[in-house]
Amino acid sequence: MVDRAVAFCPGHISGYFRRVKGTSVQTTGSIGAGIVISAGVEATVVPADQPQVQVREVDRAGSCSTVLTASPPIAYVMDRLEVTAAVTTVCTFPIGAGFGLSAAALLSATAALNVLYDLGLSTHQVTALAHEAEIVHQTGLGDVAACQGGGLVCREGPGPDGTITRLQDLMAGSLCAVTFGPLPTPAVLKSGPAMAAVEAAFPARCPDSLVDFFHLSRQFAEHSGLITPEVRHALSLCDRAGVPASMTMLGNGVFALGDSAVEVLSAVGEPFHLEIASGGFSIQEHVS
Ligand SMILES: Nc1ncnc2c1ncn2[C@@H]1O[C@H](COP(=O)(O)OP(=O)(O)O)[C@@H](O)[C@H]1O
Ligand SMILES: CC(C)(COP(=O)(O)O)[C@@H](O)C(=O)O
Repeated sequence: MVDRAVAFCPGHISGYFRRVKGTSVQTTGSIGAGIVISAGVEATVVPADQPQVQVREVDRAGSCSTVLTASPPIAYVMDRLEVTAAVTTVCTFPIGAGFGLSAAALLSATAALNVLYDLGLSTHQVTALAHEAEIVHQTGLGDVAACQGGGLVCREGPGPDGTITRLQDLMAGSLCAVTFGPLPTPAVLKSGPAMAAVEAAFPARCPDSLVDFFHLSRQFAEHSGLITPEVRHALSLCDRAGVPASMTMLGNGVFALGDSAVEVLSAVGEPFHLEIASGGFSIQEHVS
């Protein structure tokens, strides 16, 4: 019997996406491209008589605060697994800002629950359940599939079994992002007009480099109708400085590439330094 299990999953910044409705949850999701980032979610699970979730964010000063005391997608996973546990998730990036933290929370929590109760789920089954929870709650479409591994990810088919190509060992230089506040993913995914504009803006190819990814993502953002005034201003500053930049999907924020990106975005916020993750979710420890 394991007394505690801990798992980690990286986050994901989606550059462009298009929803795909399949004949099942596992063939429903999105296609598109994004970068898996090393900042994500650590989930710690311990046995409990009732399902409980504490969602914690660690700010730049290192202080940890509870930002949510419930997470319907994680509660859904416990219900589907027919287990009860006290789940605590910790992240260092803000939730709802387009860093794919809902998916990261689901993958890390599901992987940890699997170990805690020795459920014998395969990695594929853990991923499938996390993806199901995202689709059912409309908290994301393709992040779970992306976070099965690291790198610059292009998803050409929906769901965890869709065709995925990853560019690794990218000479990334420095990557950073600023956020101007949350953009509730479910609200956008539930909007017919928004999703029609997203579909029309979708660039139907994979990027062949990081710079190409920024180019395709920016084209998508410009045609998606999703750019907010704060994002527009930040993108204009980046354009003037010759810094490749685009909008974090779905978040009210900007991510940018290059050594001068931090300086440029510092004019509009406090940039988060981004590292491209080399791998996907993993078990950190389990204590018997
Ligand atoms: N770190 C987390 N831990 C637990 N649940 C989370 C976490 N992040 C998101 N969620 C769940 O997913 C829902 C939607 O989050 P979302 O806006 O998609 O965040 P993001 O854009 O970072 O993926 C939240 O209301 C919450 O229920
Ligand atoms: C862009 C989005 C639909 C949502 O991403 P997030 O807001 O980070 O959950 C993503 O899941 C994708 O399919 O690309």
